[in-house]
Amino acid sequence: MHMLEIRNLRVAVGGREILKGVTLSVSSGETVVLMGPNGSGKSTLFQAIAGNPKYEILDGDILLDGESIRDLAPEERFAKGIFVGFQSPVAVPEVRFAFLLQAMLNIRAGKKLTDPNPQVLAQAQKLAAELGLKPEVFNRGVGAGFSGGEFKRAEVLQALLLNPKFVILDEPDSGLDVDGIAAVGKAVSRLSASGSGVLLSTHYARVLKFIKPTRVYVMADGRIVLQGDENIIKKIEEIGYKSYFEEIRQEL
Ligand SMILES: Nc1ncnc2c1ncn2[C@@H]1O[C@H](COP(=O)(O)OP(=O)(O)OP(=O)(O)O)[C@@H](O)[C@H]1O
Repeated sequence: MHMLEIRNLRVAVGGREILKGVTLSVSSGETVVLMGPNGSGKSTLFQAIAGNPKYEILDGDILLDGESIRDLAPEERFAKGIFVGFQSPVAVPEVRFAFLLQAMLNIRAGKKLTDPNPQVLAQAQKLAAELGLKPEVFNRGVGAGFSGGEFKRAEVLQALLLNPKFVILDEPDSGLDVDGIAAVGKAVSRLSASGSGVLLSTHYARVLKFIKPTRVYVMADGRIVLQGDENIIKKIEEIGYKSYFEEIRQEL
């Protein structure tokens, strides 16, 4: 059993404090959903967990199984089993997608880079078929001419191939067609069923068709303001953040 804990995290970007003390946790096999209005800080949290140096940690900590990882380089966090899929993934057209997949597996195993192994490729092809990705993507550069939906599917494919301790996905359901949402939703369920801890952000209740969240957090202005179960997602879908926040304020 593994645990990823975010403790009272304060993060600044470009000198401006965006996260103002965020605390949350994810354990193996859990599916934790993070919601929040546009600009509330969800992607900032994910970037900080990934170790993007542009996101300056002012205070608080990120712990993996009780040990701080806040001073580790992004590749060290990855090697320890934390995979982060971004909202707008970065294209690296000069690196073939098949090579990236093999490189990820090698880095995690502490091995030198090698050419793609046929068994890894065969497994990746199988996952691509399940995710509705054309097999030709493996011979293309990472993200080279990928559509938005292909990018999202390709990230989920990486997570499935790696089966890491923790999978963090920023709006994995955005920009996907109906079949893509179903494929990604099923993949997320499979990841948690196989023991990965999943933390994902979304704006929509449609994910509930495929995943059963263990816990839901809502962020507003850089803070976690609500925590509960999937009923929070349904309520937000129904009345929106503004009315929901007002309703809660009146109840207090
Ligand atoms: N690199 C950056 N430079 C300047 N400001 C940034 C940067 N990254 C994030 N911000 C600011 O931090 C705030 C939080 O942004 P963030 O992307 O984390 O929100 P979000 O909750 O993921 O939003 P969305 O739902 O729209 O994706 C925003 O006001 C944004 O403009």
